[in-house]
Amino acid sequence: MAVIEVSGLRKSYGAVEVLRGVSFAVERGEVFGLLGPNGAGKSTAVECVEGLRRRDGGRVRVLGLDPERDGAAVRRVVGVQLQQARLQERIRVREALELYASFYDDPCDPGELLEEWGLAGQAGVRFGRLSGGQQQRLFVALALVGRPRVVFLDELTTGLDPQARRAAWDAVRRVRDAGVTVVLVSHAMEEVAALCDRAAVLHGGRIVACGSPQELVAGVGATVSFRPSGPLDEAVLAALPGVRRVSREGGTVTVSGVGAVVDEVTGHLARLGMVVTGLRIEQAGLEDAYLALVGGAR
Ligand SMILES: Nc1ncnc2c1ncn2[C@@H]1O[C@H](COP(=O)(O)OP(=O)(O)OP(=O)(O)O)[C@@H](O)[C@H]1O
Repeated sequence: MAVIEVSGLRKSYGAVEVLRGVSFAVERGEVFGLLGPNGAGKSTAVECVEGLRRRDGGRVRVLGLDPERDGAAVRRVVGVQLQQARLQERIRVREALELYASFYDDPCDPGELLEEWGLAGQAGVRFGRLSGGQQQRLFVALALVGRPRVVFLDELTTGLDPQARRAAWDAVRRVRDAGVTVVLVSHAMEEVAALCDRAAVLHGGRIVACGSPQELVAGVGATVSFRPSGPLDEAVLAALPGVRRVSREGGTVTVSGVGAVVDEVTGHLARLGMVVTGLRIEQAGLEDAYLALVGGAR
């Protein structure tokens, strides 16, 4: 069941149309990534879904509710970690969590959240004295305190050290395993590859690709090169599914293509009983896929 349904979402700021018909759906219990260049409109789209911003057109539903019409009901089931947020400088970490917990009928235990997000040692520290990474983790904990069914995390691990980043990923997986749907706005491809079940790329006001990290990468391709031990018909290689190009330089054959091209080529060689040396496989990564989609250099 789709927990979030967005179709034909439009939003302009003055004369600038930022969202020009954005459509995607997020299924229950998945971690869904939203990617795109700076200024692509990711925060704008997410804020329209959260009910924090009014859309100009299109349809948005969160658990069947319209965030504009049913704002209060949506806020009860949604948790939001904003990219740039502030709290009162003097409020202590535990007080902030307890305050937010008091807004809900059945909140999480603040102590457990402090442990989960590595803040137990800062429980008595004032917000203004926290490091950037500690503030970041506190905002995630605050987004989760009301036991949301959908949580939006905007640049979850920006500014976190590698250890805290891994801990945050594990914590997000536990949130997902508890049945919560997670929307993750991110520029960190490693994070998207590690955490997201599916991701959408927003560019030019529209979703230009949507799929699992593997599916996004499959569209970009891979290169297999090797030295065959005997004669090899290049035309047969060129006709394999997904193969785009076959070239030979000296004794080395290079095959590039998309989809399952690596499996196709190695399977073909195995069927021929062909022994090869110097086998090299270069698989495109999610960052290559992303850059190909948004027009960056590879
Ligand atoms: N309140 C606003 N008034 C006018 N323009 C705005 C407003 N909010 C955002 N914009 C503009 O809309 C565009 C999309 O901004 P948005 O913050 O949604 O992008 P983003 O994809 O989240 O970017 P980033 O990756 O840098 O966080 C930008 O050009 C931004 O300057």
